Amino acid sequence: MSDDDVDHELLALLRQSLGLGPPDANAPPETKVLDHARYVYDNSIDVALDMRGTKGAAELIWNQMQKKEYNIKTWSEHELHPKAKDESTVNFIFTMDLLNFSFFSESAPGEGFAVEYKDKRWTGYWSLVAALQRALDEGIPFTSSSFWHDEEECTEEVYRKVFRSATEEEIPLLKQRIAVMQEAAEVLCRYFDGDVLNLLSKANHSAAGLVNLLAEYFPCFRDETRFEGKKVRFLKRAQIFVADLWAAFEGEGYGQFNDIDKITMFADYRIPQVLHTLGCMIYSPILERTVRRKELIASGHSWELQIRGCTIWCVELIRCEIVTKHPEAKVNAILIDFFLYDTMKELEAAGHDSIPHHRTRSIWY
Ligand SMILES: Nc1nc2c(c(CN[C@H]3C=C[C@H](O)[C@@H]3O)cn2[C@@H]2O[C@H](COP(=O)(O)O)[C@@H](O)[C@H]2O)c(=O)[nH]1
Repeated sequence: MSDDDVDHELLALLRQSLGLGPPDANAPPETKVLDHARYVYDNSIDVALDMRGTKGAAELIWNQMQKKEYNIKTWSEHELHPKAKDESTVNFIFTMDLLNFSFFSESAPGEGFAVEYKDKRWTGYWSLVAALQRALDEGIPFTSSSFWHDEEECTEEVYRKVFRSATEEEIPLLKQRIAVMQEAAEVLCRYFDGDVLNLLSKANHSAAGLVNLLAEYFPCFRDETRFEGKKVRFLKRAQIFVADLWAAFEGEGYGQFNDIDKITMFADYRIPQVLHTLGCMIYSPILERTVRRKELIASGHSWELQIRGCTIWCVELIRCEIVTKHPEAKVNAILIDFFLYDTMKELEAAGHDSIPHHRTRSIWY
């Protein structure tokens, strides 16, 4: 009997003893990510949060967000992000967040995977966005799932052309990226008539519902594992897909969600780095040494899960601190997360990244 069965079993017994009926099938959907992050935080010994640092960071983040007028519109202002408020942008974001993982390179600076587009070399997350925009400019319908589903048309050569590098290094995990797209095309075709819009309408404007649908139907979005004997869900790419939709459509149309504040920050490898830099998060000496030496940490290792879970919980504490001190603040975990990612990239560009990001290679983030 799995851990979850025991949970359901115990829950049923408890409800019965309390004279409660079965759980309400119409209860609003929950992702459980924040509960699981709290569980990881409460059981972490190699990662800790500094309350003074977190309070200080909250004030700094709030002031900077106000100063830079950082809001939901900022997403579309990024030069590579799609601007059209229509289905093409839904398909773009779905394709992008299927592949939004693991861009870091171990090559020397300037020799890692990079995409040449609009007379610039793009790396990291932006290399993915640039590759997709370049493919569309070159007449390759790479954001259409019906194209990926036709493996005669969307051959390995097409993938290699779309992700061709401006350096000798190819995009990390190319084979896994192809497998993820073929899996997603098959799932969309089998359950959603090949159309991402059907996935959205099934979620009926619930952010948590859409996250749960992605985790239920698409194994490549099912970012969950076990920590200290309990199943924990981080669902990073499922959540950032919902968040990117919400931001791109400015909370309207395909981006309209009635429970968007249920989305947590996205447990990637950049936000832990900036939270450590801001003095919010602390690593044990041996973990800090591993991170500073840029040594690989296996996907699913306790250290990795502690970093991811504590990061989610830390951003929640920052969010709570901001809205408590500034009740008028229109911020949620998404905007704080987006802001922290962009800030980390600015710090990195200025050479102020005081600690490297952790190195875990996976399709989850
Ligand atoms: N938590 C979080 N993780 C994010 C992003 C983004 C980009 N979001 C854009 C949309 C709105 C924002 O304003 C950003 O402009 C990428 N990533 C993750 O980082 C890693 C890539 O890092 P690097 O190799 O250095 O580019 C990889 O795991 C990728 O999945 C974010 O926002 N939040």
